[in-house]
Amino acid sequence: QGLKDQKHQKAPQIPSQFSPGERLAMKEALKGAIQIPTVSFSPENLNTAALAQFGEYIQTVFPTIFKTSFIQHEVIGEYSHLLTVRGSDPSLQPYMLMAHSDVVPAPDEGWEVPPFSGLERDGFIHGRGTVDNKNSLMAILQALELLLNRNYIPRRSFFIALGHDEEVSGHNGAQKISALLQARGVKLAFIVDEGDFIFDGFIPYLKKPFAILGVSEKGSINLRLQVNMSPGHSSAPPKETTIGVLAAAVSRLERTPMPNMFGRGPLKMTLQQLAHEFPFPANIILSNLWLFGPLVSRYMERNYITNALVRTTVALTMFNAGVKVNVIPPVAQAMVNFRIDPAQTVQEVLDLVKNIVADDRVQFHVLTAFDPLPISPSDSQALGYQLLRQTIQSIFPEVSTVVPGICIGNTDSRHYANLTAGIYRFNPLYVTPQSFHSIHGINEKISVQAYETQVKFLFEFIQNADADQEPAPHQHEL
Ligand SMILES: CC/C=C\C/C=C\C/C=C\C/C=C\C/C=C\C/C=C\CCC(=O)O
Ligand SMILES: N[C@@H](Cc1ccccc1)C(=O)O
Ligand SMILES: [Zn+2]
Ligand SMILES: [Zn+2]
Repeated sequence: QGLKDQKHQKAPQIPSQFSPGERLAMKEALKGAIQIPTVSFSPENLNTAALAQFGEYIQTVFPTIFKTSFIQHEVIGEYSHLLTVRGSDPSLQPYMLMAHSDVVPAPDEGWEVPPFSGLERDGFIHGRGTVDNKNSLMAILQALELLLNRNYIPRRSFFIALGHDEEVSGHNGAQKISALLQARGVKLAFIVDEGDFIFDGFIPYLKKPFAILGVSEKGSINLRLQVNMSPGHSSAPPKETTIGVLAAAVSRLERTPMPNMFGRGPLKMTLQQLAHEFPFPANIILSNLWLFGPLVSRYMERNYITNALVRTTVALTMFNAGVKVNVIPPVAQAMVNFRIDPAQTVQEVLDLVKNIVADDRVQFHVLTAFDPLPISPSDSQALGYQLLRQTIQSIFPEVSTVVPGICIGNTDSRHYANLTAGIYRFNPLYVTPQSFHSIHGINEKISVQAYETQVKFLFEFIQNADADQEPAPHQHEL
């Protein structure tokens, strides 16, 4: 359904049905992956022993992949993995599937079950990485392993790139893999990475779930603010201290939101394409943003997830000062994390920040920064987008709408922007407001059924990607 009737195009040939033994093995494989604490604390501090163990683990649980003659396995940056799956038709441009093996830290406090236990309870597998992002990593490999066991040979070549330092920038993993592929002259038809989801229960008026395919991701700045003053005795304090000056500066930043950029870019596409799903009068309002834009934009500002979709966000994340209770502190430092709206640039945001702080005693130091990512195509000719849409409609028939949108988090895929214009950030997984907060939070978990569905999704997606070219535009059934 949806594919042009061309000679080489075909629906998935191998049905995505798994035996009870395969289903048991796939959930056990995920649990084992969760139990390896591949934590990234900082770019200098990764659990390298766990990362090494993880590399061995995937080779043990997916033996067919690693002994297949048309698959090449390379270890990059010590702990990242690149698989090159050679298809039978070299005339088709290859694509790439991505995931990462590292996770953010998870102290035991607040969890229902220990975060690295991988315990199954009430149909859920619990633990850090079950949603971000060992689910994707294991599901990609699991789907390929099952396909190979059914003697599948792809027509279209593809890469699987598994980064090990995504949570701390991806400089040793994704960035090195990207450089290697560029040196080999590789160009990709498209990339699929983590990012957006199938959203359920995020919009009060919208009862039906909808899928967002992330066609862009926000930029980022990590900015250090610093104030220096001469130290002295606390019994005769100056009128202002480093702490007071810096606190006032960061407070101004927190209280002064960056401009609302509503009406531009991928968010406009999201709302326009989602409009018909809403009941009256929201459908009319969203179909006429030229008139109702200001209303919708103010509405979105009220909730802090949708607020992140309309503007550059400012998060005060670290604050340090003081050496002793009776010493006037010589230096105060704060770290601020900005996530830049696709309609702004690093430079524009820095200029705004300097105007808001408006105090020469505050020094700025940009630690890391990058602009928002270009917008990937989502038209009827966009192969990656259409293959994702087609596979979503097959695996999740109850999801009536698939729309392009922004990814508010950053992903490793940004390191590959030199290899393709088509980067799609999507996890074939439902999220609710509650499960959304478990990402980098507590009680991260995935249902066994949702994980099996993710494997099924990839099992079909890989086969769908063997199609020649662009699937036909989607006709919505009314
Ligand atoms: C009009 C649309 C209204 C509502 C949309 C619903 C929800 C909000 C949209 C986007 C938020 C979704 C996902 C981004 C959050 C994090 C995951 C992204 C990247 C993960 C990177 C990582 O930390 O490893
Ligand atoms: N992916 C993580 C970590 C990260 C942040 C910023 C840049 C690169 C990676 C995030 O979005 O928070
Ligand atoms: Zn993360
Ligand atoms: Zn992630």
